[in-house]
Amino acid sequence: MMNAIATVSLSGTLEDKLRAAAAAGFGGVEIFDTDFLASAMTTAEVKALLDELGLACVLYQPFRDLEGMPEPYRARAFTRIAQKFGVMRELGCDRILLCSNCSPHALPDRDRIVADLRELGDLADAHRITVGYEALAWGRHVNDHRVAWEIVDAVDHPRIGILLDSFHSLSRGIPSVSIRAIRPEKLVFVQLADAPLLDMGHLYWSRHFRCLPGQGGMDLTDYVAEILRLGYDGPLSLEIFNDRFRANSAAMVARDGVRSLDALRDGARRAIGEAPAMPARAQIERIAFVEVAVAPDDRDPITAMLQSAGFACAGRHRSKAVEHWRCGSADMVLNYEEGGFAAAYRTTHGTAICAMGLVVADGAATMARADALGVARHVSDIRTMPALRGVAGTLVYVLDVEAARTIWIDEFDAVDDRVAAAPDIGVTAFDHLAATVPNDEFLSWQLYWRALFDVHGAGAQDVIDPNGLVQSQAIQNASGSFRITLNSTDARDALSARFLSQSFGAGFQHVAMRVRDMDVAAQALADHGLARLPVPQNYHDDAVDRFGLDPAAVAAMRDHDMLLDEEGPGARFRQIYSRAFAKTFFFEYVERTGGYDGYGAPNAPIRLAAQNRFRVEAVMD
Ligand SMILES: O=C(O)c1ccc(O)c(O)c1
Ligand SMILES: [Mg+2]
Repeated sequence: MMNAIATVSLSGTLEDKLRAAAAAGFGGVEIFDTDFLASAMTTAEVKALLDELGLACVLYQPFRDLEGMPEPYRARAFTRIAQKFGVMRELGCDRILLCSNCSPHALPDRDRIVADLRELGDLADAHRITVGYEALAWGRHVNDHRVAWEIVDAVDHPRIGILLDSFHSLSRGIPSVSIRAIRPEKLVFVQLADAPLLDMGHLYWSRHFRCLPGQGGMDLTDYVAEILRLGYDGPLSLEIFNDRFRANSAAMVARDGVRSLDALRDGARRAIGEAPAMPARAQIERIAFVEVAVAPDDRDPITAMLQSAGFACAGRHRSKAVEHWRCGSADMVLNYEEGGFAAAYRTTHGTAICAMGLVVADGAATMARADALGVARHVSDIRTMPALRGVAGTLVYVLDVEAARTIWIDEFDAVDDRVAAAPDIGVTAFDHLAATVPNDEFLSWQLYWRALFDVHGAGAQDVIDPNGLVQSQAIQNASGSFRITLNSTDARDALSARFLSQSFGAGFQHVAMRVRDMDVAAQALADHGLARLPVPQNYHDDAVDRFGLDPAAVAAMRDHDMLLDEEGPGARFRQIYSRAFAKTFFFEYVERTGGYDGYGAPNAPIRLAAQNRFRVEAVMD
């Protein structure tokens, strides 16, 4: 079952697109009509390039507005498609996509549509070409694959079949089980695209917001499972109209495309009980630790910051300039080594979070799935802790439960620094880490997490920074024991964009820890002398009525620069932010009660505006 991609999904010239598809390992391409028309290559040159690259042209597409047309449009459409058949013969392509008619001239005459397609079948047969009829979600009279199937069934011509495109089906909420009605030999091609679940017109949604399976919100697994159940074994082909992809590196989109299809096929095969080709998506138990690469000059300030944040040194590495710091159940590693990965990371980015450790149910299976999906390994010198390359060159260490239990004992000499840690803040876990990524990698990192791990996208938000809009996407597991957010912006002056330019690339800049009781934590943090991010008076004045708070509760929030959000009765989120360390990372303390599942999005503009007020100092630093 071949992986294919439509040239419209990739940026550049037709030649760039074909080269990127081949380099990523696709076996076939759909040549998009406009890409071919706009190309200066002759048909023979395109064919020669396809052959050189070992690519098959598995579909020529689209052909528009043929069926149910009055004259003179009807005759023109038939003559024009015959010309396309000639081009296709030269390209070695024997399948064409016909979209359901969108023309204002199209007639709602079912018999006429059937008769036209039958006549088209005879014409196609003379060229040994098969036509796949696709119901566009915005087709004038045919906009549902169930209707397209009834028509194709009625046409009953060996050269006329149906083409399924997941976007058109799922954007209209058509149940995937309806695919079972299609006679298997009549399904001639399958196009796949995901999309975020937006409430907008189908045409605009399709042309700008499609994305790779695993980057949006549609149930592609169920869709492809129904297609496999039918016995379809033709190409699975990506057809992604996406504004970002048009501007992005074709190589990155093509590479992600293969990863996306391989992960999707794996999920669909599992859903129908077929033998999987790779281990299942890895179960993450929790974030084991966050590692910071520290420049020698930053040792004293970062030590002071960690102490004020409730951390205490718990161990020193037996052979390396590495320290283990702990705050309740949150572990951090400070890496001062002069060689190796952390040092290299620090040279580029300055003192920064360079890695995270994840506790997974099965470390070996996680690494095998990463290999199968083309996720690069990093050669780690810690035997019990293999590593994968992650967001912006940070590392993701993969720990078994056993490795997570023994690592601090096996590798570190304990330091008894409990006095420095008192009073206890009551940190029970890392709640989430937030990364900033370049705009063109925003979808790529979502796919990375969702293809490799058993996590899902939740809580997409547009967050208001004083200097521009920031898109934020949470990725979390079902239990909520693993959460990250990915943030990106086009706005050059937004905080996350300044972070990208100051630290030379993406990374994690925000570490949130969950506390047992925020009242206790707030007092303990005040006792430790945490430098908090100040919250303005206006916010608390409004919170009184917004949340129906009593004066004492608001006074406590004011005293501790605390923020509050509520999802429903009792489902509350309380937050305190620290100031940033050297403009590179900061801490957040959160308390979740009553099943609150979000990230305090309504408070993000308050936080960003507060951080922005320290910007003048940043320039003077
Ligand atoms: O947006 C379109 O016009 C268009 C063209 C061809 C397709 O296969 C499709 O799904 C959409
Ligand atoms: Mg399509």
